[in-house]
Amino acid sequence: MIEVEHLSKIYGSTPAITDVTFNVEPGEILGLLGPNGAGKTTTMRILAGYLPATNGNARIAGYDVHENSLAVRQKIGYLPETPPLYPEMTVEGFLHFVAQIKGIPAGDRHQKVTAAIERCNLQDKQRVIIRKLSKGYRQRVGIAQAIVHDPPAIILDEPTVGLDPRQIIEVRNLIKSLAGTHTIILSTHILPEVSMTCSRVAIINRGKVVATNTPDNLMTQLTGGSGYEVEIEGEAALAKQVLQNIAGVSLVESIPTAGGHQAQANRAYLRVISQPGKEPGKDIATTLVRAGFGLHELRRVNATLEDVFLQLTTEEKNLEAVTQGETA
Ligand SMILES: Nc1ncnc2c1ncn2[C@@H]1O[C@H](COP(=O)(O)OP(=O)(O)OP(=O)(O)O)[C@@H](O)[C@H]1O
Repeated sequence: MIEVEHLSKIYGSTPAITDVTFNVEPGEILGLLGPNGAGKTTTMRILAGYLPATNGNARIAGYDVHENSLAVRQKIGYLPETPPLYPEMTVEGFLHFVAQIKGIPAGDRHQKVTAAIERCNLQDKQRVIIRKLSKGYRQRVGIAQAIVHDPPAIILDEPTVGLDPRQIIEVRNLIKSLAGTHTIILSTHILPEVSMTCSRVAIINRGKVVATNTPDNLMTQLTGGSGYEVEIEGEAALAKQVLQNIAGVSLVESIPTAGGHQAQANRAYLRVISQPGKEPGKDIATTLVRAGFGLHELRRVNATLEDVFLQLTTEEKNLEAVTQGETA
């Protein structure tokens, strides 16, 4: 449904995205996950037909986003980072206006607006002026304006940013309810968002897609699904240096405590992520003891998506290995 091939965008001399390639299958929710400045908004604006790419191409429902941008706009609903709302209009009035500019015939508008209001659970607010709505409700109006013409594809730029925890859950549930009948791309820099909402994730860092897979497969593919938690007596920074040099170790990071125990003075707690298929547990124990650290605990733990993300976005050396293992 959404095909992105070798897309690049250069602003002046700054490359914002480089050779971005991914696909989104019909009915899927793909999360575009990356830190600030990674190139998520740039990618989404190109897909929405608001920004020309410097190189590469993208198609939505078979239409090239650049050559057929009008047809593409009929096929997508787009929610930019700041929803384009008219604060002095009522919810209903605004959605009628959007339906009109999106070319919905007058006879169909009422039905389409009512359907979008119901879908986004805005029935109680339809006659309220947008200015008076909470941020969570405004975001729902933003999503309602994106789906009012019932497009097959929806592009949502950071849809839960700035919402409180309850509003985040509501908006996530709304997005999930749209999957299946719609193909969705959402961008986020929040990790739990992708595991909770998305069926697949494309991790983007410094303008490049460094991995694409399901959240579960990414963890298995990149970490072998395993890591270790270590509790030692000694300097965390020194222990990190020692551990980082062990064959089969890909990432070492400090953690507040291990195994849910109370953190103790003079102790350091570390998480060690192994390379796919490697089990460096024995070497971790021997190396730490030989280096004079008091080893209190070494436990195998399952890696989290956060580990994968850190691994991908903090360590240049891992990018090569990951791209080779990429399945998309
Ligand atoms: N109009 C512009 N002119 C010049 N550089 C830009 C422009 N827009 C974005 N950039 C740069 O391109 C890179 C990617 O920006 P982009 O907004 O796409 O990232 P993002 O992942 O959406 O980040 P955020 O989550 O902070 O919005 C950044 O380095 C940014 O500074």
